Amino acid sequence: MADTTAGFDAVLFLSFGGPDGPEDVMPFLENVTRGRGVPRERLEAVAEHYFHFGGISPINRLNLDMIDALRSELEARDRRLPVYFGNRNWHPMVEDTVAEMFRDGHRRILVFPTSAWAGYSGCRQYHEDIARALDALAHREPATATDDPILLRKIPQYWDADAMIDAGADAITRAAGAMPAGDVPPRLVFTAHSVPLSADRAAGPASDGGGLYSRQVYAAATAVADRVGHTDFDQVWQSRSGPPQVPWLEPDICDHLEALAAQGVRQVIAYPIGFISDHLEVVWDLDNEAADVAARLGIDYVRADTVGTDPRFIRLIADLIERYAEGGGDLRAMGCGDNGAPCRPDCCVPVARPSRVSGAAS
Ligand SMILES: CC1=C(CCC(=O)O)c2cc3nc(cc4[nH]c(cc5[nH]c(cc1n2)c(C)c5CCC(=O)O)c(CCC(=O)O)c4C)C(CCC(=O)O)=C3C
Ligand SMILES: [Fe+2]
Repeated sequence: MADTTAGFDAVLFLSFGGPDGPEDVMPFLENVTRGRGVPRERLEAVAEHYFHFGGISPINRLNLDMIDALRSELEARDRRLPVYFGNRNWHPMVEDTVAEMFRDGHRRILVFPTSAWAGYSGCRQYHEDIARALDALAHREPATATDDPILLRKIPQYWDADAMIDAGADAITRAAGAMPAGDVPPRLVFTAHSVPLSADRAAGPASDGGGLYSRQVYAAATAVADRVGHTDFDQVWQSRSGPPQVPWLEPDICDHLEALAAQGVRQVIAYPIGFISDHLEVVWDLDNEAADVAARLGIDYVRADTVGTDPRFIRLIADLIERYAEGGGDLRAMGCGDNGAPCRPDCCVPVARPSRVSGAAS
């Protein structure tokens, strides 16, 4: 059994990954969608989004910037924990990073995931990444089994942290400042990545019918809206994929803009609450697609900043690391787990039809 009181000696910043050039785009997309039944046409369409930006996803640069800021923050706090970077779908791959950490002598590793949420894509899949990296390590370094055992502990979901709510509220206030003056306050629209309904239903307490991801997103949106004094807001979803006959969380942001225009709404602030940085889903799906739809409908549209740009977010990451680094923190907290073990039963472990959900989000 892992010693839960021992201090941690390194941090793994674990993210999604993205292509660094045009030749990376298709292999990256194949990694993302391996075994998931995403239609070829969807892959080709998404590849075009990446090609629009020279085949380079902004996500790697943004993560490296966040890691730089985090290193400075830890340094300022006199926490001498090295921060390593690894991804699920592109280089540096998590398997390589964990092997490097092992070779550097690290055996107690805290994992910070760049998703704040529950659910298969937002939480459980990060546990799978950790398990896969450990599996690869056991093959590359057979001594791991007998040696000083390695421990990777994933920090739990942080969507409800004050820093997330405050940073979101301020981003919306800045967006409102950039909006031309109107007769009525702009409509507030929160957006997050859609997931298949079956995947959403399969995470969270069975007594609540699952839906932990969508309920967290809605609760976070409510808290942010409250902070900016809006009693009214809309929760929408974006970037759906998968075959059209499979139901996903709705409404889609672009369909919703049409509905708002039909109701006479003239101004919209879109806040991407589901993402921590301005990666491709934000700069393409929101800043191009949704912005074009809004322009066609004659709606003034401002997309609010993600939390990645806010120093409070970096301090939050450092706070979480400090809390868990000395063996503190609540190990029963949602999404927390060691060495890729599944979350506790009412977190992201499938609660219904496990055979359909495990390993496939669509
Ligand atoms: C909930 C959620 C988050 C938020 C939590 C988190 O942040 O982890 C998220 C983040 C991201 N999704 C990203 C990119 C993609 N997601 C895809 C596909 C999918 N996402 C899904 C869900 C989520 N995704 C799902 C259910 C699929 C269907 C296939 C599958 O189950 O895997 C595909 C395949 C093509 C397509 O189907 O669109 C791509 C390229 C990038 C990187 C962007 C960049 O390069 O800057 C990021 C941060
Ligand atoms: Fe979880």
